[in-house]
Amino acid sequence: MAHIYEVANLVEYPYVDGRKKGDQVKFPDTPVFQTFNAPSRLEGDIFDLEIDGTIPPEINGTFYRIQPDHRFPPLFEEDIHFSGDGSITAIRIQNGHADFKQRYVKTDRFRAETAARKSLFGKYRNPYTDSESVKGVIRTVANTNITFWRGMLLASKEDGPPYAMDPTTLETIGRYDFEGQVQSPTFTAHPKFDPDTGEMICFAYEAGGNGNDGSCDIVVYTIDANGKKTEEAWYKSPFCGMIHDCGISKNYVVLPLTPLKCSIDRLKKGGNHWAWDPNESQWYGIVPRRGGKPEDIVWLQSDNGFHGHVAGCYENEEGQVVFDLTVADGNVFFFFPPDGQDASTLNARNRLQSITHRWVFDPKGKTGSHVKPEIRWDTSGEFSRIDDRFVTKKYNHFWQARIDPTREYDAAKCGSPAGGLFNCLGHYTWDEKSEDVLWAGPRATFQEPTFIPKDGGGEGEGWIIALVNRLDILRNDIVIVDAKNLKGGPLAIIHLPLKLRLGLHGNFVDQREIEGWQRRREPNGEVGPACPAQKPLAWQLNDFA
Ligand SMILES: C=Cc1ccc(O)c(OC)c1
Ligand SMILES: [Fe+2]
Repeated sequence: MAHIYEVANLVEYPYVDGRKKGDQVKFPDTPVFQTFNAPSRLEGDIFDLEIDGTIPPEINGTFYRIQPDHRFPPLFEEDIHFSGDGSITAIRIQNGHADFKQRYVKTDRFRAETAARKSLFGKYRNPYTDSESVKGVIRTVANTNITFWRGMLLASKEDGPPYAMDPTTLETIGRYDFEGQVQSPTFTAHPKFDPDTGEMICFAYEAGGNGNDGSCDIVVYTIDANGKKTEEAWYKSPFCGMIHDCGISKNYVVLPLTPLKCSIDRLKKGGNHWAWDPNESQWYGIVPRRGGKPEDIVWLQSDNGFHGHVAGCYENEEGQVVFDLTVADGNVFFFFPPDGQDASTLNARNRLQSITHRWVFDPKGKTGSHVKPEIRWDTSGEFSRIDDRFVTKKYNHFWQARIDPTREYDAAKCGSPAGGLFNCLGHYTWDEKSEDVLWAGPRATFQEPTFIPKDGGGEGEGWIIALVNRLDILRNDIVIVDAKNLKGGPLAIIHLPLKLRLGLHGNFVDQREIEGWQRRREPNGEVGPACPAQKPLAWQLNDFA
């Protein structure tokens, strides 16, 4: 007797020569859409999640995190995880309880594809691969970070503008252009918030044209605590490469330029947006935070490397800029190989060393000079985070998802570790050079750690919250750990009765912040409701009017 799943043999594979054929909702048989990273596509709510241990009763707020989660099967069989539609998870924590809410970011792309009930946009940052029906539609999936700004959540991805969402309902308000003040076609997924001034410092690269055409223009903005743009400065980069994260000190912004290069010719041929250049330097652009002019940018270079995320950035007593981030010794984005080469594998990527580098830059240095790191610390990890009250300041503590290949791993039950072998959380201090590590066990990995500060506490006093991927049973848990004592183990494990997807970044927002802004944003409140962008971006008008 045949069993029911043999019917699968009757269904034609939905991709021919790598392209989607027909309208059937059926995802490709590629690792991007399999096992732990199988599409979830869930929007929903769960009241009062199951918990082991005790959530510290002082925690009252919401942990927001974002994941790429393809709404529809992609147009191209080899599509990558980074093209998945942005989906926000909110874990509301109060009085030792936790509630779950998840919603997609309703981008212009999401709305167009929903109307068509299928994918209309093609390859990562290549508009030449899109359906004719969506030319001129903003193509970002807003899937990389979810930050809180003046009473709204901003879902952002570096290839397009941010989208504003309601922090309580997760309803999408719409594309956000800071009441018309920010008109760049792109916007970073890593805006930084100055804890002393309340300013947002943000930037955009590939910002000269439509955002996906290889321009070398960079813009750096400051928005003050009242929402007013106070700085806008334009610069040029030595080539169109990826600038994913940034650092801010009291007086400078540091922009790490990674040697992944865009080529308009390759885009026109339907190829990848990025190609890794193993012969190119890693670069650091340093600009003043105030009054920047195009000629003020200082570009320093070092040996080839791939930038991970920034831990801290501050000025030392000599006025030099201390800048800490992970740098890997090869192409982390194995799906964007050098021109003329085939994509490599996740296994190759898992062999890269990802070391925390401390750079000490002269912000008045000569453009083009070669620099060497002051410290290389083999923390073997990624997703560095700090106590955000210490952004711009000398800090001591940082946390990462750590890769420890010497620990037991149950490959028989888990297969290849989806997303990378982040099997530990690490807590490090610069002053003591201490390492405090928590292992997830042989069948689990972590997603990015987020710091929850304790009221009135000193640096690093508080908790780390992070998703756990249970690779054997295809479920996610959420752990809460004492930030200064990871090896003491979880204080609480929150159990989700489902599997999410591999996510990117998250942030915790205190409930007093959320409610204070909710009052200000009421129709008769002192600020009023968040207002979505009122007019199209310049490239939409110029190219498609
Ligand atoms: C982790 C970095 C990164 C860089 C560019 C992206 O588009 C992205 O999408 C999720 C992630
Ligand atoms: Fe990031």
